[in-house]
Amino acid sequence: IALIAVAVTQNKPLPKNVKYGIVLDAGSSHTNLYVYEWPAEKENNTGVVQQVEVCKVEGPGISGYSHATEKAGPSLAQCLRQAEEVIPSKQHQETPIYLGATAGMRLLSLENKSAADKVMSSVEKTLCSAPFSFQGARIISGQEEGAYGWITINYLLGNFKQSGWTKLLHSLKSISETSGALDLGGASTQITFVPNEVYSESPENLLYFRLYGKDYIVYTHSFLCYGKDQALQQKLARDLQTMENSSLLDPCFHQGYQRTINISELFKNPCTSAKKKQFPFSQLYIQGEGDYQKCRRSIQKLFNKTNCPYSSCSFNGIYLPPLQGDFGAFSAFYFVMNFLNLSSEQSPVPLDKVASTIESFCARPWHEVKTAYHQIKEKYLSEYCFSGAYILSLLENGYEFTEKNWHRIHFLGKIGSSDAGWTLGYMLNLTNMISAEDPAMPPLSHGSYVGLMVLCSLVLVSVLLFAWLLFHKPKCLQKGIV
Ligand SMILES: Nc1ccn([C@@H]2O[C@H](COP(=O)(O)OP(=O)(O)OP(=O)(O)O)[C@@H](O)[C@H]2O)c(=O)n1
Ligand SMILES: [Ca+2]
Repeated sequence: IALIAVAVTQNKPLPKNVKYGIVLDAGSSHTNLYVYEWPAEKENNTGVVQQVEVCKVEGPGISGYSHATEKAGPSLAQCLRQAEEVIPSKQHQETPIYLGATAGMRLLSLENKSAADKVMSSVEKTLCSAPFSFQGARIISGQEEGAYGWITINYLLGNFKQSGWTKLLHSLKSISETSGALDLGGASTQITFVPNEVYSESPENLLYFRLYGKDYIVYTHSFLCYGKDQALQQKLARDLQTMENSSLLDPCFHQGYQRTINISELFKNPCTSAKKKQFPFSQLYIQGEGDYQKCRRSIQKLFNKTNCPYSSCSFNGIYLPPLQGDFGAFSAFYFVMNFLNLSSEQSPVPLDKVASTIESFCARPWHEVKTAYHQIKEKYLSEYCFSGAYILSLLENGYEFTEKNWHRIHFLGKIGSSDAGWTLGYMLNLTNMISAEDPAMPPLSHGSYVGLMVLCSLVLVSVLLFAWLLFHKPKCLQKGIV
């Protein structure tokens, strides 16, 4: 009775002391606001922060406001109000809020620095006037984007968690247990992983971390202009070079699909400006052809594999060490593969099947695709054929994944309740929630310790009882008495 009474009072849930944090991911195609929460007492443990809300900002990404910079900030207002509703009002003031802008703003800074500065001031003004604790709005580098994406997925997958017995096991095996990260955005793409050996050929691609008592040497590279929207722009700019009239038969769009593009707009962008020249027409008329093989050949030209100043390269003379371990592939890698039903973890699809699925999707006429998926936005739907082909080109030709290691890529949208992306890693770092050292923890959890003690006590009592029975047989049990 005493034990039960103690157990009940001991395990009565304590009042939840929760902290919140907000990060805005200002991407090239759109902005997302994430609200995270974690138990205040455990904030330095790994795997305790989780996403409780995501809000998609209406309209384009903030870099899309270069012609009306003062509207960039107000576009975030609706999502900020949503965050105010999720977080209890008495905690608003202590809740940190961060904004990180990625490749869209990197490109705008290159194209028009003053417009980029005005956009950033506009968002800063709006965030400062929100009731939260504003911690900064900045354009993050491609390296940071890669690194924080890697931290996020490994934190969520529990790969940094090393307590008690697992730690001993890991130190015996001394293997790299982290997962690589592949991020495909609209304007840039990142690859980040722990290579097998330390290759110091290209120090600018290496990052050094000490997380929870372990050192990591991480390779990362961000390819600006190789996000899926910019890759399409690059392809169109190339196609234009050899055109005699203004209409283009494009194998990467479905048969029957048509799109018109303004040529001067296309070449304004730093990803295509090198290919700018005079054309006798101002509009480009695209007609879909739906030919996957031809599309792959045309995309392949975006990856320059001819010169490599290192022992091995991905493309465009960029160093890439041999691929190592598993990879989590998220954002557009996931959106596209999930749409094509190629992201299943239960029944992973081999590379040849992936290619044949995309090939037959591309071959479907546009009117049929549109009717079959009428609920999906036309902008997304019309580009899944191109995107599927581009993803395979990037992974196969760019990074040289093969049939053999294809199964090591896991397409993931969420891990638990949190989206895979750079934002969580960014917040963990800026709020100092990742400690460099392993928190001193006893090898057993409290529950296991109590369980073990109870078991030991029972064994001890049984042994004593047994011994007592053996050596002090009560008279009634002794032979002959009965
Ligand atoms: N269900 C969805 C959602 C998005 N997209 C597309 O996926 C691309 C990348 O989206 P995202 O990862 O959100 O890119 P951004 O973060 O906006 O871009 P970046 O990281 O390069 O700044 C965009 O072209 C978008 O149109 C898609 O095809 N299907
Ligand atoms: Ca992104």
